[in-house]
Amino acid sequence: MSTETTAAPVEEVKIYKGLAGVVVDYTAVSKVNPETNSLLYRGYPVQELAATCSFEEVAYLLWHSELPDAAQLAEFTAAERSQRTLDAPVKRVIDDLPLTAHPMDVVRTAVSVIGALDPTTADSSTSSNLAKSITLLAKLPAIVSYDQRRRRGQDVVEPREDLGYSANFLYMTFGEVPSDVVVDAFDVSMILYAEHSFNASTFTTRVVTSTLSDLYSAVVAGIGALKGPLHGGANEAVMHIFDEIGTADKAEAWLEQALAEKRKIMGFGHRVYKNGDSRVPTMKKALDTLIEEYDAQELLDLYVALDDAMQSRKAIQPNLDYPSGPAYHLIGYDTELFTPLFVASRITGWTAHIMEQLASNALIRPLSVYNGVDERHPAALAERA
Ligand SMILES: CC(=O)SCCNC(=O)CCNC(=O)[C@H](O)C(C)(C)COP(=O)(O)OP(=O)(O)OC[C@H]1O[C@@H](n2cnc3c(N)ncnc32)[C@H](O)[C@@H]1OP(=O)(O)O
Ligand SMILES: O=C([O-])CC(=O)C(=O)O
Repeated sequence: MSTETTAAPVEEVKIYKGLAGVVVDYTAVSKVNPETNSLLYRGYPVQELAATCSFEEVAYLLWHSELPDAAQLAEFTAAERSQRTLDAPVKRVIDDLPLTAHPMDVVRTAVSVIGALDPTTADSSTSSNLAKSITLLAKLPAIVSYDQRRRRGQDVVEPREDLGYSANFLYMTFGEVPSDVVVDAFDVSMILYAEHSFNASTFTTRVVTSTLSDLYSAVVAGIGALKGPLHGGANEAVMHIFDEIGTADKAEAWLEQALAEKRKIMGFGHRVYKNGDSRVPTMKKALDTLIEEYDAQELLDLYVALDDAMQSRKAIQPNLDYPSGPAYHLIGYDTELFTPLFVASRITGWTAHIMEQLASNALIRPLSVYNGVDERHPAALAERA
């Protein structure tokens, strides 16, 4: 049998590789504006939210379109605080996973188990999806801290209902409540990571939702998309780069070599922002408070040296993952836990988009141009060479 094949003629169609520049839908959740270098959540500038609100208030805003009043916030935080523990089957599944599993795989698996255990999984009403969103908001810190502690051979720390979201998250991870400076910097990072329109992981959750699948399935898929180093995995990759470079004086030579090897420099560049990421100045300020708190001038020197070298060599600006990676390192997280922290925050944006997609759904199914072999016909097995 001849294995000779001919390529089918390729139609002259404009291909939008990576969907770059393609507008696929409306969203009222957030506005990313590269021209003004701004980011609005439901109309509010994210910098102002970071300066004025807690992460819980921002979660409420993303889900309900308005900031809560005092009574609404009290009801919301009571619901979140009452669900901060993990059920035994979820803990058992995590316990069975090897420590060689990446923490993002652990988070993805744990969310999948929570979905499989929830008798309301198939109920996609807004009220049920809101309830599931609060459950995941409450339980993700428990998953992340459980995994961080088991990797260090430490016992589980049970949650404290008297603490706010970020203070409790850090308490469950490290067994003590850190200073206000640390809690505030962590809370700011949660607010900044919460939402960013049609990024790859959010779009993934919308694709899954568009088939009328359930919220947990969409979130599990979103976690998979976030894990990659071109997206959320970059905060972890930044720290690996810092470890590789070592000290500030080596940054320039390291960058020269990395660019010669055609490596992507993690924590720099963005699909939408080409003149800088709107969130970086706020996160850099939070990082500066941590540098002072932990007396970590050397880390700051390295941060500045790589950024300076990148600006003079490529003029590509840092993205949010660049200051967040070192911030989480200073707070005390192991590097592999950084992207799970992003998940704990982005659950708010993902679920807001899942609910928005459902409210005005159309199956997401783009087209492609076939460029494989021309039409042919199968030979019987015995006749194939
Ligand atoms: C929270 C977030 O998810 S933010 C993004 C986190 N991801 C990273 O930090 C990973 C590193 N950055 C990148 O890989 C890219 O900048 C992306 C994937 C984020 C955006 O990519 P795109 O919009 O597709 O930009 P694109 O790849 O077209 O870049 C344009 C040019 O800049 C270069 N470039 C972009 N980012 C980088 C980088 N970080 N390091 C080196 N070169 C870069 C590209 O190689 C390309 O050069 P070329 O024209 O000579 O081929
Ligand atoms: O918008 C993007 O493509 C990536 C990003 O910054 C985010 O998801 O926060």
